[in-house]
Amino acid sequence: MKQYLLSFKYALEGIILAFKQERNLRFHLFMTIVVLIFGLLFNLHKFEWMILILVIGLMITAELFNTAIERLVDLYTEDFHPLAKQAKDISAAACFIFAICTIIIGFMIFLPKILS
Ligand SMILES: Nc1ncnc2c1ncn2[C@@H]1O[C@H](COP(=O)(O)OP(=O)(O)OP(=O)(O)O)[C@@H](O)[C@H]1O
Repeated sequence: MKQYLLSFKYALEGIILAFKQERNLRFHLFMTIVVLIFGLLFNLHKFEWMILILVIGLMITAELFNTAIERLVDLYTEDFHPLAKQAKDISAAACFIFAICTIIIGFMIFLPKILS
């Protein structure tokens, strides 16, 4: 039981650290609050809430993995290395692709409600 609590504590420390250090994560947190307020205002259906929660969770998860990869690369080398660049840029690309999907899903859910 103690081991589970410790794992939870370390995960929480990781979340706090990442949000303190990463501007992108703070932006996602801000957008999450905005989207949740819009969701409440537009009285979303259960299925729409499920999609939104999934998308928000995956977006933040992708950013956390991206941050972890950046730290690992920096731990390995602070000098310029083409593979370090590739690792960071490909990791950032994964977040970028998912951010585009998130925006499209956001529009698909909210645009018809805003227009009607
Ligand atoms: N050791 C390195 N060798 C080669 N290129 C690197 C190295 N470290 C960072 N870069 C490249 O420099 C650019 C800036 O990277 P940096 O680590 O500052 O983070 P970032 O991409 O601005 O992301 P964030 O804003 O989340 O910190 C990126 O294109 C990255 O691939």
